[in-house]
Amino acid sequence: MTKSQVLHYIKPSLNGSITVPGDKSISHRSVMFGAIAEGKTTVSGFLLGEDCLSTIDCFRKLGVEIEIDDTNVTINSAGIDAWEEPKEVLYTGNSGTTTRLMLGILSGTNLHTVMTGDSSIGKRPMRRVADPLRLMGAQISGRANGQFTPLAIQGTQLKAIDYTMPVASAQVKSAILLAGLRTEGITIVREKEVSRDHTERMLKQFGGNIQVDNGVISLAGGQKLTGTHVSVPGDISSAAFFLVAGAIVPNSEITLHNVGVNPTRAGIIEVLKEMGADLSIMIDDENAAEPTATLTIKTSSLKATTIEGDIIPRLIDEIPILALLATQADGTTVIRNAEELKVKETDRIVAVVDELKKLGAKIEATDDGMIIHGPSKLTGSSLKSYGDHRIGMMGAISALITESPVEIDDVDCIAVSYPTFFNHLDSLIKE
Ligand SMILES: O=C(O)C1=C[C@@H](OP(=O)(O)O)[C@@H](O)[C@H](O)C1
Ligand SMILES: C=C(OP(=O)(O)O)C(=O)O
Repeated sequence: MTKSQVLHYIKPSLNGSITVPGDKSISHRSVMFGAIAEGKTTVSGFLLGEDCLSTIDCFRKLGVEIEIDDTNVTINSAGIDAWEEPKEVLYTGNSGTTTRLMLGILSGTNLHTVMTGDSSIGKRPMRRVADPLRLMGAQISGRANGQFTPLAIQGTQLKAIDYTMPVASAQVKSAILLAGLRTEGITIVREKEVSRDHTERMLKQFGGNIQVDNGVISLAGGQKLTGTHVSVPGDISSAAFFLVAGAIVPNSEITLHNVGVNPTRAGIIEVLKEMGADLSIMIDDENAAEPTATLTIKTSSLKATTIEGDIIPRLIDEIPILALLATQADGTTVIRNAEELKVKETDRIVAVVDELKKLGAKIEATDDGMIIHGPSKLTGSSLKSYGDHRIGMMGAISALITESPVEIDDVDCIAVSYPTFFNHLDSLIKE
């Protein structure tokens, strides 16, 4: 049974400060690299979201020793060649990142593995990863010729490829690069649009070599990685919900500490500024492996914008909450080139448009995005989350600006990326 929730706030304002939990993308990678590397890896600020716990669970089944102490995680590994062939199926839950990156990692081991996830994962395309990996020699089978889970992988010796990315996807790029570590040649990935570069940055932290030059990423196989310390910054994709809440709820001022502002992730900051949001940014340490900042947002008078082109991969997960923001902005906001939204946890174009329409928003779906006419006064309704954490959180934030209650059918899914979401929301609300 999933839990529904009725949210009703009477003329709330949001005030105070929070530290959002660790970045999901970086938390996954810290465990993956810690397991591949030899020696001890310590991680601080790890996200205890269900997706990242799925990653830990998979590596434990491969015989890697992993301890969790609050948000500190310790990984002890004798390296990728010491992993054991798992007796059980590796369960990746709701996590596309786990499934796709693991596919790249497992292809170059000497193990036979089977991976599966939940019903949402069972619908998400895997050929985008399996196809380039097969060019490297990977032996992958699955439903619809490897398009859908369950996937079986017979690990083998891989060869390097030179691959031009057909979609802007950090998961595809990362799977190829991680497989590239198990080849004898130079693997090259060419990106037309820059996607998040956490894999490239973290590889260097573990003592690896990788060159990035104008969208061309090159990596030599056979590199030895050594355990290290990883400090995970707060997740800007989680911060996004409170950045938008602070901007649209009257009389609000919210400070968010330790937010990761890696430029390949921080597209939302550019959009907020473009829309006229009252946002201040204090960078902590620009030279950190992953830069962080303190962000302060105040209630803002907003104008519409167009979100398109190469900024899309840098804010793809923030589009649901940006759509809610656009309902409160003056004018017509157009979001285009965002067809990737259709293959996330759910079809996020359909989900966002249908749910915001129920609240009275003037929004229409297009083939590759949506058009939103604002500002409009939203009224409470019964919403669906589609089991998608980001749609659930969008619904919860909408309740802050509706006079009547908002009911959301399933809020449990929010724990996928932000288990403390409602604690943080409650701590900021002053009614
Ligand atoms: O590499 C990653 O950690 C992620 C990449 C993005 O997916 P795509 O690679 O499918 O764009 C993003 O939507 C996802 O939440 C996390
Ligand atoms: C798309 C997402 O994650 P994943 O692809 O890892 O399931 C997300 O967190 O919004």
